[in-house]
Amino acid sequence: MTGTSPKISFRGVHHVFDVAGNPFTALDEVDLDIADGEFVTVVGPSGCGKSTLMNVAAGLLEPSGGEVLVDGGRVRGPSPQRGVIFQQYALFPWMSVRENVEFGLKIARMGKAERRARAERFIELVGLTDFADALPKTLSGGMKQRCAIARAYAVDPAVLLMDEPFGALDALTRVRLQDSLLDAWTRERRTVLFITHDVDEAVYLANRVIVMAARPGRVHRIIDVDLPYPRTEEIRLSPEFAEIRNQVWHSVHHQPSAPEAAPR
Ligand SMILES: Nc1ncnc2c1ncn2[C@@H]1O[C@H](COP(=O)(O)OP(=O)(O)OP(=O)(O)O)[C@@H](O)[C@H]1O
Repeated sequence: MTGTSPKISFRGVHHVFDVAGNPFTALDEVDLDIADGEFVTVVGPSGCGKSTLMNVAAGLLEPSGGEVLVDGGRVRGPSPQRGVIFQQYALFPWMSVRENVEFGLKIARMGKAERRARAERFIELVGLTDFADALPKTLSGGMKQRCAIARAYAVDPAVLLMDEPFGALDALTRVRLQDSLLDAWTRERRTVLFITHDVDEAVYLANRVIVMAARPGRVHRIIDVDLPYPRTEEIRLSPEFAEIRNQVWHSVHHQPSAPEAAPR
């Protein structure tokens, strides 16, 4: 991290859900700074609060305590400044790829010609130029998610928040989408916070991996991925990658207080 102020800052973020009248601590005092242009992934056992963390950052959930700052401003609700991509594609089914990508620009009252040009640029960025006029129902899952990425990018958000965006895709498509996303990120640098269940995906994409622990949900360990970009198949198959993957795997699967690791 440099001396400049962080792009995203979680400060003492705490969240308690009411579960059948009982308090349940989903996030316990999360402190985390993410620098401008970083690609940070979050992994951890099921129920450790990854989506809760994302929802707080997106402004979809107000935390019980603490705050999230983006560019120094407190997150108080959803904003186009933060592009959010979920596992479900969330495209408008009656709109073409182009219209879906243009939608946020239309809301922002951008003129038609500029909107069209901008949409073209981001459709090209995700490799969907030949499908710009297609409806979502005619696209594969991977293509729908490319469209969602183009749509999020088009409104020029300060940060991209991605919650298991490739979770519904088959393994091969997933690997392709990882490369597309990294390619887009290299060409159009944004700060990315990306949640995944997949340890390989977490390491392949990130310059830092946040490993969370459950009960209560918290940051367990932060692992730097000291591998160069662009990430390639050679890197994916390298001993250096395997070593970092093993570290992350170990810290996800061997957490003393995680329910999975509890003595029987
Ligand atoms: N609206 C809610 N009301 C009550 N409890 C909730 C609510 N949302 C989440 N929880 C609980 O909070 C904890 C954290 O949930 P969260 O979805 O953030 O975890 P996660 O790490 O994203 O899980 P997964 O990997 O399984 O998607 C879980 O135990 C979950 O049951």
